[in-house]
Amino acid sequence: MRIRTTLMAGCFIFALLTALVGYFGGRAITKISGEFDLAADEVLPILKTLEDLRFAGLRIVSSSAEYSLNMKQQGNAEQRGDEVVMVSAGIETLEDALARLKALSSGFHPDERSIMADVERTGAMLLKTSRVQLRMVLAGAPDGELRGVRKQFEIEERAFLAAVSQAFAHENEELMEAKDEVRRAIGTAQLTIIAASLVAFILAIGGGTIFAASISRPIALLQEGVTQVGAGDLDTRINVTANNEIGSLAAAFNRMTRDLQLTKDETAVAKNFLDNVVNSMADALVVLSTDWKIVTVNPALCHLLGYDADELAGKPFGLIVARGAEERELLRDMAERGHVPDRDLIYRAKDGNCIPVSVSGALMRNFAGDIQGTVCIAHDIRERKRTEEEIIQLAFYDALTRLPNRSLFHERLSQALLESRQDGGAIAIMFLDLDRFKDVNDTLGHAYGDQLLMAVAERLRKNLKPSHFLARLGGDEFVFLISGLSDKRTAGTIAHTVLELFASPFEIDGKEMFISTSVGIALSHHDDYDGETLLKHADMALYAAKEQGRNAFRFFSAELNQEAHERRRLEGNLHRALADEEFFLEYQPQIDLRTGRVFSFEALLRWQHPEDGLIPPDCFIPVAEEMGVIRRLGEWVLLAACRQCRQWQQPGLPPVRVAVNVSGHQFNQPGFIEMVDRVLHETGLNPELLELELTESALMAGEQETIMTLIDLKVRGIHLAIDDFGTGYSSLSYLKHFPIDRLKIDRSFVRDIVKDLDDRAIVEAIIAMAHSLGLRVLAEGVEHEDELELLRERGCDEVQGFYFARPQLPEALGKYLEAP
Ligand SMILES: Nc1nc2c(ncn2[C@@H]2O[C@H](COP(=O)(O)O[C@H]3[C@@H](O)[C@H](n4cnc5c(=O)[nH]c(N)nc54)O[C@@H]3COP(=O)(O)O)[C@@H](O)[C@H]2O)c(=O)[nH]1
Repeated sequence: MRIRTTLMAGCFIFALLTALVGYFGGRAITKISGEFDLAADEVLPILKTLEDLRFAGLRIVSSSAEYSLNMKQQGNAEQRGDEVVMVSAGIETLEDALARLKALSSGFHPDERSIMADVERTGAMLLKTSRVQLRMVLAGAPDGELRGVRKQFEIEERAFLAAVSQAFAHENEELMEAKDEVRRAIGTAQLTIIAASLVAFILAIGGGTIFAASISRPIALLQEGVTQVGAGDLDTRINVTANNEIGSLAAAFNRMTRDLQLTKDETAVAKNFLDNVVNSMADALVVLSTDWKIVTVNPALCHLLGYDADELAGKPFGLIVARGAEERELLRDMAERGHVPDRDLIYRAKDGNCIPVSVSGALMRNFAGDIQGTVCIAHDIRERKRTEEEIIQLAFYDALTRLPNRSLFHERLSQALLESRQDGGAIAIMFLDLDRFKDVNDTLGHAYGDQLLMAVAERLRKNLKPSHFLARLGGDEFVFLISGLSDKRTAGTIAHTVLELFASPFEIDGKEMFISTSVGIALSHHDDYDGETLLKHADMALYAAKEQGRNAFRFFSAELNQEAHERRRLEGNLHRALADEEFFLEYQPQIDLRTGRVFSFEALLRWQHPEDGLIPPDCFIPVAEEMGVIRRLGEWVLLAACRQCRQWQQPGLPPVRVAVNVSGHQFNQPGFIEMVDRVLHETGLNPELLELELTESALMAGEQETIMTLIDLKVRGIHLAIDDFGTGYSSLSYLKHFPIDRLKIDRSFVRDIVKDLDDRAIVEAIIAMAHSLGLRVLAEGVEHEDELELLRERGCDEVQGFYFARPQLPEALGKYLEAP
């Protein structure tokens, strides 16, 4: 039962008991009152009436006695008159009292009735006698008569008073009884009230005690339970089954402790989970106090830095951070923003090693929002840093030589130009290009070429001054950026030093290798050019140095600029020239020394410029090669030459061939064979009447593909010749791999063959070796008879040169086509 209900029930019972006490008390009082009323309403009126009767009787007696006495003593009449009035009044009172007694007679008890009847009867007799006596007095009756009446009156008087006295005695007795009755009623009432009060008291005390006990015990249990829970014992349960608020409270308490236990269990599970995560996570975790001291760390951090957790606890965070400034910045940002995501930092390991990490930190707050500390999670980024280094290396450094590459060079150049504009100093760009490096590559292979480049880079790097920045732009191109130059001569001195660095041989694969370089220099004073322009100027100067004969340096100048301008103009004109048919061919006869007959004509390209006149092929073919126009131009030459050769073929005359120069750029282009097929098909020329002249360098570009292309041409019946032989590497060993027919000895050897014994020896060697390989030998540039004779003596098979004929238009060649 609920406490409120219990309390109300208790109050009700208490009220009931009180009411009972009141009821019984009331009943007792009612009874007392009844007894009292009995005395008051029954006995007292009777007593009063009896009193009045006695008084009236006595009054009548005393007045009549006075009257008689007056009469006897002859008293005055006035006094007797008073006595008569008195008697009259007494009679009236007696009558009245008797009447009232009669009125009361209905309430008389049986034992009372006879007594009262005596009183009435004696009173009536006294009244009658008194009236007789009064009438006789008033009538002046004689004394004798009066005496007789008087006697009767006295008898009756005594009888009346006796009856009244008896009645008095009776009524007094009645009154005493009533009094006793009241006393008894009061005693009973007192006992009843005491008893009821006692019962109420006992019930109230007992009920209150039981009720108090029913409340205080569970409350004590609750109090004890709360104390136990406060001490952390969440298994505490209170065994209170009362069906009231305390029972509900106990049940709620038990639910609460169970829920708390569950929550505690869940928290323990969560903590365990968190501990596992923290302990097994790969990232290094450190928890810091509000004053940035290390509170705890995870195993990954210990593993990363080589500390035991105990060694770090309580130590400042700065112990494991390599750079104090970075640490302060991190902590400041953390304090200001509450968190710091992915901040690169350097941790210091116990052995002093620096470990790059990416740190994410966050302040830890309690539910009230107060800062409790900081947690920092660090990810080891050594691998990332290595990758970044590699990316930087790849992006800004040349993979082969490890020198800065073109991108980094441009960045440094822009920076240097900016600084030079600010401080007024000059900078120089020194562009290096190895001389004939392509030939090294072509003859000795790219792997060898790479080693040479590495050796060159190493030598240049070793001799680098702090103000020099060296980069490899690609291929065999290197560039120096020199800052803070005082004057042009200094740049010249540096360039000279660089050239001297190439004076001693490079050792590749245990063998010595000589190579020179050419250098182009462009200077910038704070006023002029941007980086691109400077580099272009240096390139032009380099080009000029190469033109000059290599192993030299040249400064950029206005003249060079003019030349470059001319070159650009040429480039522009080349496109147009092909469309406007400004090209034409001349043919130079080739003579078989054994027969003395012209067996072939070499087609030589000419450009008739509308303004500049005749431009020699040496001037525009390299430009056409660089521009890529050579492909179209070469196809045009082949088509025109084949078409011409087709026309030369006359029935009855021996067939005559045409020799066409093929640029290496053109030969190594995909689709070359198809182009030749197309031309032969279009012109209808017998492939055996076509000879293609290729330079050594063109054949060296891609050995295997070259051989395949040569075989493809050869199987068609096309003749193949190596042009300008002796100017390249002249490696006769590779010739045996190529299906070639003819070697053309460069005219530079022929020119001095008479005077220069070396050249003569070279020519002899070429002829002998070519013959040993089954090749025919043609000597170019024969201008004089003694040259011809010498060549003939040395066994040269064929010749070509001004001695016989200059290159001519086809119309002028008729005589060479006639029958002998
Ligand atoms: N890829 C192509 N190259 C071509 C083509 N046409 C010509 N060329 C090459 O241009 C170079 C210069 O040629 P050119 O100015 O025509 O000179 C040729 C002859 O005129 C010259 N020659 C011939 N005999 C003599 C001589 O007795 N003395 C002398 N000083 N010069 C002489 O030699 C050039 C022919 O040389 P070569 O080709 O090596 O036989 C030149 O390298 C041409 O190859 C073309 O269409 N495509």
